[in-house]
Amino acid sequence: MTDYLTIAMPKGRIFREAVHLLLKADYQIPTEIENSRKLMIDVEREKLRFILAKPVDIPTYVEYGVADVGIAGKDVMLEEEREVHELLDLKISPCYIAVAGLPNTKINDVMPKVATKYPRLAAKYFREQGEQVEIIKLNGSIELAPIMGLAQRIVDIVSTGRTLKDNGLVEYDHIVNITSRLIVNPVKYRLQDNRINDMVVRLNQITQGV
Ligand SMILES: Nc1ncnc2c1ncn2[C@@H]1O[C@H](COP(=O)(O)OP(=O)(O)OP(=O)(O)O)[C@@H](O)[C@H]1O
Ligand SMILES: O=P(O)(O)OC[C@H]1O[C@H](OP(=O)(O)OP(=O)(O)O)[C@H](O)[C@@H]1O
Repeated sequence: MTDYLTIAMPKGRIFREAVHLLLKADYQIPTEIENSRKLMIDVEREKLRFILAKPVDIPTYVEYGVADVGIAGKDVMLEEEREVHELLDLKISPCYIAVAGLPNTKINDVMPKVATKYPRLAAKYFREQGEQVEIIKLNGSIELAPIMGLAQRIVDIVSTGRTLKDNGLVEYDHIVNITSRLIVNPVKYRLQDNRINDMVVRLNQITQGV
């Protein structure tokens, strides 16, 4: 089974775009893969093994080497700080991370609260701003926090801006642009696997044209 190249794919919003990218790069992948509930799928004719995991866990599978390569959002890479090597910006699933909150609210507290799914990234940002904050880790519906008075600010993903708008929040700062990346286990990268190099070349051709 060692002749299979294992690729860790994030379930959810990145998955469909990632599959389309691989199809455009001429990988012969059955389209049923998009609707399957299987978590490990072998595509025999390409000698590719897909493992489907939560987006936040992709760098973990790659760091431990159980997956050779993976596709992960830059947000996850910045938050998880795993020992993986970034090969390519796939330019899919674009969004950005911003600081937001209720309009016209100045932070006066000695230790304002910031709610986020990205505690490390948020802590680093406020440290660099020279601001002391208390980080509150949430796992979703981050925009609720300022409305409910749980936090004065949030650090979260913005894509269309609709969630902020519909919840009466405004952006205070744009922290970093996000797209999905092709990542590789550093040891496997040093071994110069031709299949990985081939994947980079093929995907690069497609992303250059995007
Ligand atoms: N509007 C968006 N909201 C969240 N993530 C987005 C958005 N647009 C692009 N992304 C990218 O998609 C990834 C998250 O995908 P998804 O929303 O499926 O996962 P998740 O909500 O973290 O997962 P789960 O709900 O399974 O815990 C992010 O890491 C980011 O790189
Ligand atoms: O700018 P927009 O296009 O509105 O997208 C941004 C929203 O999408 C994400 O939430 P998600 O849908 O992943 O739900 P969650 O609250 O469970 O994290 C993110 O956390 C924002 O809330």
